[in-house]
Amino acid sequence: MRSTRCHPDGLMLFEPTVHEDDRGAFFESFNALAFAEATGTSAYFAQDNQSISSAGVVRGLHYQLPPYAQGKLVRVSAGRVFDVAVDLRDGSDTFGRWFGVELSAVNHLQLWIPPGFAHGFLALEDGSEVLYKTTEFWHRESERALRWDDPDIGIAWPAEGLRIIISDKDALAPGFAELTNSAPARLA
Ligand SMILES: Cc1cn([C@H]2C[C@H](O)[C@@H](COP(=O)(O)OP(=O)(O)O[C@H]3O[C@H](C)C(=O)[C@H](O)[C@H]3O)O2)c(=O)[nH]c1=O
Repeated sequence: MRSTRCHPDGLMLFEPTVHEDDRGAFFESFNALAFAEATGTSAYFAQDNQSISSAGVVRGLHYQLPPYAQGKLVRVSAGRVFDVAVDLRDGSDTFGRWFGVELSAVNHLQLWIPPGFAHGFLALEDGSEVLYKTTEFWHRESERALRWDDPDIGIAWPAEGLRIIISDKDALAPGFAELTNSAPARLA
């Protein structure tokens, strides 16, 4: 399992070693020791989540307020998505900065997103399956959303030629300016 630090600091990309033979392939999709050694954090996860999305679906940007803030380890088992994290950590020098990467069933890449980031993705193919571990349980009351296409964050979504499909909840999500103007100044 190779790991690469990303920016904003704290984000990390994992690439498993894929063992191929005449039957197909095998790889460790999660290893608690490798994860803990690479991230310096415990490998405790409360939930495994899975969503299936058609091409053009945007899920997010979502996060949970403390004490229910979730770290997420995200991978794709079918199709491909553009996965995005936005830094909303209290006191962060990169507050509001985003990072995006294509995760796919072909590249096997996994993105570690520590607590304090908003998370979302754009499905680039029909039937894209996203699997992710979360460090905290889902807590509906502390769930918050941020507009996926907010100009102040300026995520460069590779949406060319895709018809965007979002939930009613995400269609009503506040923008970054609205969010940061409301107390507290730091969101997660
Ligand atoms: C998150 C969650 C949702 N639900 C229920 C609530 C709804 O009845 C249904 C769909 O929920 P939602 O529309 O919030 O699903 P997504 O839009 O995929 O939300 C996720 O999108 C982005 C990408 C994330 O990182 C979050 O984990 C999560 O917010 O599943 C549960 O039962 N458990 C859960 O942990």
